[in-house]
Amino acid sequence: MNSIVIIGAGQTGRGFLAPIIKSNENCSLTFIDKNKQLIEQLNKQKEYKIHYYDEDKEDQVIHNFNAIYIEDKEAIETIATADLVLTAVNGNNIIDLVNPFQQATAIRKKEKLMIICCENGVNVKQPLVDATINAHISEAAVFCTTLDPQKNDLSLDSQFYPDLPYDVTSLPIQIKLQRFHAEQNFASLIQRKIYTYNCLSACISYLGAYKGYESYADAANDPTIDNAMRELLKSVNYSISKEYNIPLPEQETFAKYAISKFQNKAIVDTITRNARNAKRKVGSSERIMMPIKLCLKYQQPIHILEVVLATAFYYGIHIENDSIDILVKASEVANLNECYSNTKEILKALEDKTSIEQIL
Ligand SMILES: NC(=O)c1ccc[n+]([C@@H]2O[C@H](COP(=O)([O-])OP(=O)(O)OC[C@H]3O[C@@H](n4cnc5c(N)ncnc54)[C@H](O)[C@@H]3O)[C@@H](O)[C@H]2O)c1
Ligand SMILES: O=P(O)(O)OC[C@@H](O)[C@@H](O)[C@H](O)[C@H](O)CO
Repeated sequence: MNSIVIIGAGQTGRGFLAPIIKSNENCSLTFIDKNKQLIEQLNKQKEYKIHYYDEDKEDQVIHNFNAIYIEDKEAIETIATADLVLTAVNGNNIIDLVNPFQQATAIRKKEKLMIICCENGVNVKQPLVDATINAHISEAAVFCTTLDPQKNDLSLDSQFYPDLPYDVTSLPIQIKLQRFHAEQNFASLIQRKIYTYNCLSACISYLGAYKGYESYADAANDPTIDNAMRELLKSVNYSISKEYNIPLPEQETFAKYAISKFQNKAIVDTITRNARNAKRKVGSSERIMMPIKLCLKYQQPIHILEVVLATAFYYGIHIENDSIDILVKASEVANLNECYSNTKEILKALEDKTSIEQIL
């Protein structure tokens, strides 16, 4: 396995996936992206630096790669001859890869292509599966936070996260690459990840945005938000442990890692990055609605999750200019009578500028 393509040369593609590929000898690495300027800069600079938050991990320079603009013919040819393609484009953009993958697989002469979608979300590969792309299509879970410090030199700041757990059951063979971790029960892992890590991230970012924070770690350390997260976790941890048959202490430890990472002030993350695309995040199989449904199933309180949902609606309306109808439709919360009326009440209180402390 030596010809690896990463589609999406953003924070995760460049800062988390590329070093994993580079930890393997004899692998060639090609970035493909729709951002032409980014591709030009990668080709011009020929290298970039990753700074790790972890003090004992030295900065790493990534070099010796190709970079191709997705609209270039060469992009299709490169995908067609790749041994493995990883995506890190954001789950809602996977649909845009249907066309390039169709073109590439149509001219491919080797055995079926293997694709691993490295995106946040449950069933993110579905648009490719629905389009019957002639490839083995799998998914991976990204636990690593990687951020662009906006220095305009392609450098990134990142956690050091050792491995990439991927769904081995969707592939014909195990990936024989360092730091690729074959997961037999990927569905359970990614669901727990999205409903724990990303649920907490939604709590921090939407409550934080309403309270006027810009710094994600500052919001995560706000006493009211800290309490809200811990209260939310009592219901969510219990429900997840029941649903996925995981011992409660194991799930609690999993969630504690998330809180301690999000409260780490050395990781300079923003509310904007975490809150972006509220319409996707309030989706019915996403980080707020699924925990609500699980808590209802296991008869756990959902008040904090309703507040998170209402603040996410508020963010969608006021920051991203979405209409409430579109947000409610995406969430399908109208199917949950009591939760829907509670959320509407909370949203009204938010519109009246009531404080989060009063609402909670
Ligand atoms: N950054 C993180 O800390 C982090 C952590 C966990 C998971 N993730 C997940 O990783 C994925 C990527 O996130 P990111 O933070 O790197 O985003 P990003 O915005 O930094 O990078 C995405 C890149 O994909 C490119 N892209 C988008 N659509 C494309 C298309 N159709 N064809 C080619 N290129 C396309 C964009 O131009 C951009 O360069 C997301 O699914 C995100 O949820 C990110
Ligand atoms: O990447 P998104 O937009 O799906 O979600 C934003 C954050 O929740 C997410 O990037 C987390 O920080 C990451 O998944 C680490 O848990």
